[in-house]
Amino acid sequence: MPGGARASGAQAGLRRWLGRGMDTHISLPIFAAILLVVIWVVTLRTIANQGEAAQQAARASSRELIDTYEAQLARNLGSIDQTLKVLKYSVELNGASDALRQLNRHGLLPSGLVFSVMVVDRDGIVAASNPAVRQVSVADQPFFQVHSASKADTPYVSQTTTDAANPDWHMHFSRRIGDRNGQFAGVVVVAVDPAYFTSGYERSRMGGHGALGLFGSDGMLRSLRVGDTISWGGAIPAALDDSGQLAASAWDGVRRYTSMRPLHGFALTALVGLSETEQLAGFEQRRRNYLWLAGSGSLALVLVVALVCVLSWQMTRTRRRIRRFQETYAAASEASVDAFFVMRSQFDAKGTITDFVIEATNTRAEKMSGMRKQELRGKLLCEVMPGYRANGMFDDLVKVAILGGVHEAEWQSSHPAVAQLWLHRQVVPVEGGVVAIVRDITERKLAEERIRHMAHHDDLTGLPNRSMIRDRLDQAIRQASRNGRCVAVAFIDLDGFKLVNDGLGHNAGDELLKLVGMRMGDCLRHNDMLGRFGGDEFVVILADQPDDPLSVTPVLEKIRQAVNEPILLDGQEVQVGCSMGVVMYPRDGADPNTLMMNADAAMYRAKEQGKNVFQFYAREMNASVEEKLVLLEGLRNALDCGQFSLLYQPKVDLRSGRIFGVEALIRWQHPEHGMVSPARFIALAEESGLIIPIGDWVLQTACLQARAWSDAGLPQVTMSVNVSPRQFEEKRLVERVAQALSDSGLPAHALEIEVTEGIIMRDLAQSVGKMSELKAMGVTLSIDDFGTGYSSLSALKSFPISTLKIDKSFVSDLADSADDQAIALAVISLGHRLNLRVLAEGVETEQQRRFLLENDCDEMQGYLFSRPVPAAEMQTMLLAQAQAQATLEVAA
Ligand SMILES: Nc1nc2c(ncn2[C@@H]2O[C@H](COP(=O)(O)O[C@H]3[C@@H](O)[C@H](n4cnc5c(=O)[nH]c(N)nc54)O[C@@H]3COP(=O)(O)O)[C@@H](O)[C@H]2O)c(=O)[nH]1
Repeated sequence: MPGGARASGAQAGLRRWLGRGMDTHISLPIFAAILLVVIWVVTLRTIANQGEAAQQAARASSRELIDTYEAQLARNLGSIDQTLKVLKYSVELNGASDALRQLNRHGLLPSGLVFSVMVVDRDGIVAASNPAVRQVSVADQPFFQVHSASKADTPYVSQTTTDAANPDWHMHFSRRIGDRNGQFAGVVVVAVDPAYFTSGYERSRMGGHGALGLFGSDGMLRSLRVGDTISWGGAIPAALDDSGQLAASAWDGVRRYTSMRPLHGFALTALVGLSETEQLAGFEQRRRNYLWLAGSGSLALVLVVALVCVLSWQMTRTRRRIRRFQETYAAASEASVDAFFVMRSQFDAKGTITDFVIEATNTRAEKMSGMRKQELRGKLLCEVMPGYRANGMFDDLVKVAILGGVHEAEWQSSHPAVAQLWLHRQVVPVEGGVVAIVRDITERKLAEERIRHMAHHDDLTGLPNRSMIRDRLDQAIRQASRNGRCVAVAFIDLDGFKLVNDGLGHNAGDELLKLVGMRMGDCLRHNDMLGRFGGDEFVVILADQPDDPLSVTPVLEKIRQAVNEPILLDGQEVQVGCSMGVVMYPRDGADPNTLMMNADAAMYRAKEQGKNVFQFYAREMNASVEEKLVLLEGLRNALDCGQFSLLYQPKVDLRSGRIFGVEALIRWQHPEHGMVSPARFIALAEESGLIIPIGDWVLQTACLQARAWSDAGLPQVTMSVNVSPRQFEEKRLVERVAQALSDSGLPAHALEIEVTEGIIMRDLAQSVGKMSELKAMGVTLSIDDFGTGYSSLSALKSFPISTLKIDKSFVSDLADSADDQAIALAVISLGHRLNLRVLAEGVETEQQRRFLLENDCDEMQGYLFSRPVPAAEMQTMLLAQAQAQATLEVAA
């Protein structure tokens, strides 16, 4: 494939591919996939952001709460420590027993509902308490042991515990009491309910699983509130900062945003934990919402896209199918020899079709309209074909557009682009208009015209033929009958045509017929008619004549003279005549058949009268025609009925006078008409085809006879048999000759076939071929009637013949006619130059014989020596000759 073609192919492929990409069912899923990615990226990103924000908020909340909780604890612990300090001061100042009373009196003791206070002496015995308790020993309590063992003046915070002095769970906050010397004097203790430290738990902020707690530097929980549950004890393993980190709480494993903050002045740390689940519940809800929205949106998108894709795919398929149909239709219509006009009806306000607008056409339509497709499109039909209303086409189109159906018509175009062309239109309805398919049928019309012409005219001369002659005669008769006039009909047969045709060949014969036809035609008036009836027969119809046969004689004479004019054919001047039989309507017949039959009979009479004349019809003429028919009928049975016989005419050597051969001549013994001459029936047999079986019979009989003479001990003579044109042209002639020879046992060299020049010249190549075949068999050939035909001398050289027979017409006047003498001499000389023997026919007189002998003619045949005689007589002659010969030889 060339590079350019490949590139344009690739471009077309790319265009097709891009075009496909534009299809909704392909582009939409791509777009939808992108949209889905965007939706999910945005959704997940939003979720991630919101999750992060929610976590940060939770962490911030946790930090905020630890701040608040620290402040609260600072206040609570400050108040407790203050109480401890006041109590310590008071005990150190007033003694253990009065200290509480004094403080209580001054309202400096906290409510016993919140705190219980206790003063423990140096022995660990509760010296005073509020509310009052039994004097029990708390020496085993850690706070006592810590303070009694250390001089540090720092507050001590115990585990959450119960003891004998206070069975409720509580925490001990304690300080050391010193005496004036600083020695250990006891301990002041504030016991606090652990719930006190988590009372700031706000459910609204901390949820049901938020944690608020306090634990010591020993890692042990002093108080922990989770929802409504308060607990203590247990260790806090991880030490976290106050940033609200997410960690699993040690006491219940729940993940919380946890913040821890050590408290100033006490070995305590505050703890705030916000449940991750609760803190992120809002976000989780939103996350689910987002996911649901994105999921359901995606699903809806996928479903919608799938639905649209299916519809689009179906529409694309439909569109493609339509496009393919349109392309196929366009390609087909482009390739079509027909022009297509797709037209839309145009209506007026009343809904009547006023015209048609051309919407689409093909290339052929361009040629037919002389306008380009672009110009045609949108044009009103009346603009393209101004005459289409006048010629009825508009009405036809309207009828189809309104009523449907198919309209077809043929018309001869007057449009300038296709003027004179014959067109065929087929109009079919379509939605909103019509489609007209227009075809150029000029060729068909011309062919039809040609066929019509051929059916009524003679191919060779172009003249009306037999059927048209009859039609025209019929017309002329009807017209004459109406007008009270006459019609003259001349049946014309050329004289001498056969000679030209046989001698110069068919082409020359055809040329002659054409020339003669033209000459005759030139003699006629406009309303007369000349036709060729067949062969060399012509018919002239002279219409509208008066009832006087003499009125037509001038034109008939003119025709005769025109035909008689010499004609130059193939460089040879020939001359033909014509015999005319003339009839007049109505006197010689009332119908074409009768008139033609009578004209034919008159023509035959003209022939009999010596040819080249015209003969008006007379009733008695029909007798000869009837006679011919009777003769033909008899000829059909003659062979079967054994009515044929052969006569034999001797052929004599001019110099020795010896019979060297005989010519077989047929005779017909008719049961009613007596002996019928071959001159009368051979042509009839030839015409009817009966010559083939008759000729076969002659060949067989002659060969048998020759063989019989030979068998009878007579010297061998050559048997000459005439072969007619039809016989010679018959395919199996050579076979038939061979058959006759083999049937009779006659040697081939004893048989001679006589053919005329005319026969050979009909088809020279085939004739020479056939003659060569016969010669190859050993059969000799002679040319009969030499001099009457038109053998070309160069052709004569190629004939495989042995003898030329000078026609008897040149012999009969040999004594008186210098012309005939010249011809005879020329033939003799020619024959000799071609190494042929020359035989003169029809020698009747001694003068003729002498002339021929003196001029070196070789052989003769004629009444002078013998008429044709029956076989027995011929046998006697041959026997006599043989005996005379024998006598001579004995004498010698
Ligand atoms: N195809 C066939 N044609 C045949 C056959 N037999 C005869 N013919 C042809 O018929 C034509 C008339 O023949 P016919 O009447 O027999 O006349 C022949 C002779 O009788 C006649 N002739 C012979 N000598 C003379 C004479 O001195 N004067 C004179 N006026 N006539 C004479 O000539 C005829 C022979 O002519 P040709 O054949 O040219 O030698 C005739 O054309 C025959 O050929 C047949 O069997 N088949």
